[in-house]
Amino acid sequence: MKLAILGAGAFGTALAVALSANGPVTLWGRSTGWSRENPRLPGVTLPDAVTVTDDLPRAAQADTLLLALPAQKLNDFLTANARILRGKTLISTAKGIDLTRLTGPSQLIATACPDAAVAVLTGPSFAADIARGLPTALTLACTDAGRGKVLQHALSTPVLRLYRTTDVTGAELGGALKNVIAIAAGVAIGAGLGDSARAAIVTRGFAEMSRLSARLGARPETLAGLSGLGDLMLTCSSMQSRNFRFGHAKGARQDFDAATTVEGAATALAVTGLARQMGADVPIAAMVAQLAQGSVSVGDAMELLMNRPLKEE
Ligand SMILES: NC(=O)C1=CN([C@@H]2O[C@H](COP(=O)(O)OP(=O)(O)OC[C@H]3O[C@@H](n4cnc5c(N)ncnc54)[C@H](O)[C@@H]3O)[C@@H](O)[C@H]2O)C=CC1
Ligand SMILES: O=C(CO)COP(=O)(O)O
Repeated sequence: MKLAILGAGAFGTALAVALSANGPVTLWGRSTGWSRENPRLPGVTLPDAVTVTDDLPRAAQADTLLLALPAQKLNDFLTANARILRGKTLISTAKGIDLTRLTGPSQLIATACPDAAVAVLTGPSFAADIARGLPTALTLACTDAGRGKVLQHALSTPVLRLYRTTDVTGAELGGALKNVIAIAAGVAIGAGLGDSARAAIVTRGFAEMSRLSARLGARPETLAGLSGLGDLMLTCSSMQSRNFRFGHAKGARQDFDAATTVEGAATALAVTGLARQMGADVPIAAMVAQLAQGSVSVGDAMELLMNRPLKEE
């Protein structure tokens, strides 16, 4: 299997480092002025087995391409490069829902590149941890079980352990929705509301994730696995998470660098649209969408959530 990673941000670079343990990897980025250390992943020197290029047709000579671009950028990239990507195995690592089309990355790929094989790689994993070789477990989702097994083996390393599933919908929804809940958890901590409030948000957030995902055809066990609950735990509990930090800054009324990739902000808006279509109740995501747009204050958001009608768990 010849492997390339498209997108040389923090995660694409970390994956290149980790997967180079199995053989040569090409890493494509649109601006690769740096040589062996990517400023998006400081302190990590690329191994010799990683070739960095800004030549997309050259990178796409590989048969298996991992897409490590932000969710809201993916569709334009796919449509602009559909001819180059034809017939490839395309594995998305983006954790978000496209705001315009209200679909996850796998559906974007299937629409833009109908003859490509589609898979999703997701789960609890900070780029910096993976790049340092710290032990990590991920989910590889592919509706074609045989192809999924081949990819699982090809992309596992001694410190990167992949579990597989055929539930692509569940795997990618878990990764997208946890970012929204992580923003809410960050707001609670940043505003000084305490760990009990965070636990409430994480638990009720998981209920919300599970409810919407079920309506969209996901399997409950996928949501309870690495790509759902596992990533929710990680992202809601660590200042390494950009989504958590974004929420934390909002809660603490501090500035936040607008250039940082925060998938949960746009995804919260997409989730409210999807939930409306599916008749699902997503109060936390709706509040995050309003907070991200600045249409509600942190104080009002918490009050509105607490004063909803009392209900059964
Ligand atoms: N950083 C992390 O720890 C993890 C990130 N992810 C996911 O991976 C995806 C990418 O995130 P990061 O690499 O962390 O973000 P990043 O902000 O570090 O990098 C994004 C990269 O995408 C590139 N890019 C943006 N638009 C592009 C376009 N139209 N064409 C080509 N390149 C473009 C940027 O130049 C940049 O290099 C996100 O969906 C994120 O949720 C998943 C697991 C862990
Ligand atoms: O997806 C991640 C960890 O699994 C990274 O989270 P952030 O995008 O919030 O940094």
